[in-house]
Amino acid sequence: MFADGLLAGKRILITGGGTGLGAAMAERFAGLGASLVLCGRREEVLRETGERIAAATGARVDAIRCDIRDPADVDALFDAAWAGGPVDSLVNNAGAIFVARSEHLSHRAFDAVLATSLHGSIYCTLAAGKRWIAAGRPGSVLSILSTAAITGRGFTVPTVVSKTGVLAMTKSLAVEWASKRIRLVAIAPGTIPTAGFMAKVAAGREGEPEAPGDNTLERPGRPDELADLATYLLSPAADYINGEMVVLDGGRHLRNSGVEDLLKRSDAEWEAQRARR
Ligand SMILES: CCCCCCCCCCC/C=C/C(=O)SCCNC(=O)CCNC(=O)[C@H](O)C(C)(C)COP(=O)(O)OP(=O)(O)OC[C@H]1O[C@@H](n2cnc3c(N)ncnc32)[C@H](O)[C@@H]1OP(=O)(O)O
Ligand SMILES: NC(=O)C1=CN([C@@H]2O[C@H](COP(=O)(O)OP(=O)(O)OC[C@H]3O[C@@H](n4cnc5c(N)ncnc54)[C@H](OP(=O)(O)O)[C@@H]3O)[C@@H](O)[C@H]2O)C=CC1
Repeated sequence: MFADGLLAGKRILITGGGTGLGAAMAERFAGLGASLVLCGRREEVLRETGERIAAATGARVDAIRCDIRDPADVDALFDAAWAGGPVDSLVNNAGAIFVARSEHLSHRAFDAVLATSLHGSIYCTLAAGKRWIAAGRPGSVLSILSTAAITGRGFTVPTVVSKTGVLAMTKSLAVEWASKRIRLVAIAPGTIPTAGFMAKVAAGREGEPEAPGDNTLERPGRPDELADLATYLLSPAADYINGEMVVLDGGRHLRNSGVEDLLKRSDAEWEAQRARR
């Protein structure tokens, strides 16, 4: 679909690049010539993914353990990444979610999600932006958000607050940093049944990650479809797109936000969900 070598010479840092959508983007970018920096908390997972992608594509893949909730860890990540050559693009992909009744969330539960999905994304964006501006280099930031940033969604409030906050950051910095040649864009995926999604969102619904007919195309999305859109948004072909969030959800948010399914749950189903955590 894309020209060979479309991303040759680009160095792309992907948070949460060891699994799911992050790993799918990593594989696609590397196949198109990019070198990669993958980060996450689990070193073994990162190493396995990095080695698999390097062997399949010949790309340079640096796997660096980092907990993006910790600003000192994030600075160390960016220093280590830059030591291997300047990074051209950051993908804010790492995120966290609970499906729970909001009245059952403690302040620590709220903080646990915001720390990764909101604060971590902001720490990484600032770490990249400061380095690009100091070096006079252009850069781009792609954040993986959610259609809930448009619709809102009950029972996943900490994640929705985080994604909406990162969308606000995207629009704001797209304007503030445009003169520095730094571009910020986002993708709002609908349902893409990764292992993380199945464990955290659809546990107990393995055969049916969303209700039939939830989206106009009557099927969930695929990681490779997200990787294609991410490639386009980070490529020179998208140089005129700034501050925008592109929806990839088979038209789902035009029908419902996902909350309708959750509103139908019984007390017993909520208790079972709570017990599984
Ligand atoms: C089929 C159903 C259709 C529903 C349709 C809805 C559509 C949804 C669309 C979703 C879009 C987004 C999807 C995704 O994001 S998929 C990616 C998911 N991946 C991850 O979340 C991976 C990262 N996750 C984590 O790192 C951790 O799970 C997390 C940070 C979230 C928590 O880890 P941590 O170790 O920090 O947490 P603790 O166990 O220490 O707990 C901290 C406090 O949080 C409370 N807690 C934990 N789980 C729950 C829960 N399920 N419900 C309520 N509260 C919870 C825990 O009790 C701690 O609080 P206290 O100390 O006060 O007890
Ligand atoms: N799949 C879907 O349907 C949808 C996904 N999204 C978003 O897409 C993104 C990827 O999700 P998906 O691939 O499905 O799920 P995963 O659970 O596979 O992705 C989460 C990744 O983030 C990493 N991560 C989590 N916390 C941290 C942290 N504190 N520091 C560093 N890395 C961390 C995890 O690695 P480790 O545990 O090793 O740290 C993991 O690699 C998320 O932001 C999610 O909200 C949005 C809408 C729908």
